[in-house]
Parts: sequence; structure tokens; C-alpha cells
Amino acid sequence: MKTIDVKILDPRMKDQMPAYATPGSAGLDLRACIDAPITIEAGATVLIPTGLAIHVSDPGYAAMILPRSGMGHKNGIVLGNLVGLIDSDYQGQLMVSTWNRGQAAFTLNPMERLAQLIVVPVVQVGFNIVDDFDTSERGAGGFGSTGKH
Ligand SMILES: O=c1ccn([C@H]2C[C@H](O)[C@@H](COP(=O)(O)OP(=O)(O)OP(=O)(O)O)O2)c(=O)[nH]1
Ligand SMILES: [Mg+2]
Repeated sequence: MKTIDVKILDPRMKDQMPAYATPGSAGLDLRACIDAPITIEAGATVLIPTGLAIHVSDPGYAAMILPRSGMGHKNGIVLGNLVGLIDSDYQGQLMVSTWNRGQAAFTLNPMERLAQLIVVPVVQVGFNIVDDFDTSERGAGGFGSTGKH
């Protein structure tokens, strides 16, 4: 398994480090490192610290913060930025932009698991400027151009 450097910024995280819940899990749950419950009003977005900093370091990888399906579907708790992208050279605290897209206030408790982190491969590209592309079957067709059924 690949390893990445992590700094524990909040001592409470020492015993609760993110871990894969099952052997096949892709995501590592992130916790709300807050000192007291925070009520997030319907429609509001709050930046929540996770108590951790990671340094992916290898530009061939990035980390992404995604919602947890249960929090998103049942409680309306998703991400203010929809998806969080963690650059391989970022060394600051992982922060979760926590958006209550639901109709009711939600109370987030200290150390509650609120989002998840995945690490994904990334290809950095350079641009080769051209006047015309090699022909492709799709061409410029998009936005439903292949039909509905
Ligand atoms: O949900 C997130 C998204 C980003 N970040 C951190 C890591 C990431 O590497 C950095 C910058 O993120 P991004 O490039 O998406 O934001 P930006 O608005 O473009 O800021 P910057 O100008 O710092 O790149 O912020 C988080 O902690 N949580
Ligand atoms: Mg940026």
C-alpha cells in the first residue's frame, strides 16, 4: 500500500486516524475537529477543520474530498465546493467546506465523520497548440448528441 506523510494537528485525531472501513473501501472518513457542536442552518456553509494535514508530494497523485453518501442523502450535508481537490504540494490543514443543502438545520458534533478522502492518480499535461484536431467519431458533439436511448 502506498503511504503519504500526515501531520496530526489535533491530538484527538491520534486514536481516530482515518482508516479504510472495509478491505475494498476507496474512501477514508474525515472527522469534524471542532470543540463544540456547530449548528449549520439550512442553506449555510461552514468551513470545518479536520485536524490533519497531508502532503501527497508526488504530482502523479491528488487527494479529493467527497461527501459521505449517508450525510448527503439523509441530512443534506454535502460540500460547498461540491468536490475538494487537494494538490500534491498542499501542506496545510485539510478543510471541509460543509454545506447544508437541506431544508432543516443540522447539528454537527465534535469528531463526527462528515466527509471522505480519496487518493487518485493524476496526469499533468502540457499543451500542444494546433489549428485542427485529428478527426474523431464524436467531433464537437456533446450535451446529449448521442440521443436518449
Ligand atoms: O475542500 C478543500 C479544497 C481545497 N483545500 C485545500 C487543498 C488545496 O490544494 C488548496 C487549494 O484548493 P483549490 O486549488 O481548489 O482552491 P483555490 O480557490 O484555487 O485556491 P488556491 O488559489 O490556493 O489554489 O486548498 C482543502 O483543504 N479542502
Ligand atoms: Mg487553485
